[in-house]
Amino acid sequence: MAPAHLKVRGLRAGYGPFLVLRDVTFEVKPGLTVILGPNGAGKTTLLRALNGLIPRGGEVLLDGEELAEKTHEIVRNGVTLVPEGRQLFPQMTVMENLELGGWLVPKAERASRIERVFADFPKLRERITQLAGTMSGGEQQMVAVARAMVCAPRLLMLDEPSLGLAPRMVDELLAIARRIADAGTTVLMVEQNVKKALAVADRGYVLERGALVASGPAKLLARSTVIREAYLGAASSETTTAADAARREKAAA
Ligand SMILES: Nc1ncnc2c1ncn2[C@@H]1O[C@H](COP(=O)(O)OP(=O)(O)OP(=O)(O)O)[C@@H](O)[C@H]1O
Repeated sequence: MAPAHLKVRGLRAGYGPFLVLRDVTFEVKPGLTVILGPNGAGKTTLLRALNGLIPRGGEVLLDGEELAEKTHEIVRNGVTLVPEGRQLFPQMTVMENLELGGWLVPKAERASRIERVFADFPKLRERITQLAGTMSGGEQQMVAVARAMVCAPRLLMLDEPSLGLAPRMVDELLAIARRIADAGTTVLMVEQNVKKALAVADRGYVLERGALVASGPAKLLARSTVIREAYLGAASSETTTAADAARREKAAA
């Protein structure tokens, strides 16, 4: 089956009368798309709305068909979310957590799905009897992603997979996201780790105060003024322009 393509038009979502997202239009093409933005911009709200955890308005089309509104139907449509903070069952083993990920999958098929997931996460196979709560943050995040993959999603949504992890684990988790996208599952990821996220993503969007303010291919976005100034600690636009002009002059001389 071809990788999923999500089109979102005029998305509205919030909490009771408090509207966080007002009119958000974007698309998630096959590959890896990242959503960046400051704290409180509405990134988690966006994923929660797409996953049916909060009501949404506007149009959400998955390969041209309106996405279901209830979470379990959305999972059946092929969309799975790995929430922020992983939300594993700490008193259960790795295997039990993976089995719970496949609660919608017929039992006979579940075992073969889990077997397939172990092929992608060989480190977890050695840990099947370990209690999830005793694992490191990075290992737990890996279990959370593996659990989502048991649902065999066509679109996988990751909410800040690198949150609180050591730099080496951040690299590993982002590499896993990349591998999943390359293997044919469309990935939509929210990340605070701007530089590393743009290095592995195909495309990106920047969300600020509930609205998209920039978008484009990840490589171009990484070089854009909006990203460099707000997120990568570059100098202000005036100095950047002046420095660029000086460099150009020097090169031309
Ligand atoms: N359950 C809730 N009830 C009411 N308001 C909420 C709730 N969850 C989030 N909000 C508010 O919605 C806005 C967007 O929050 P959201 O968590 O989507 O931002 P975010 O971009 O994911 O930020 P962060 O990076 O800090 O997770 C914030 O103003 C937040 O206070």
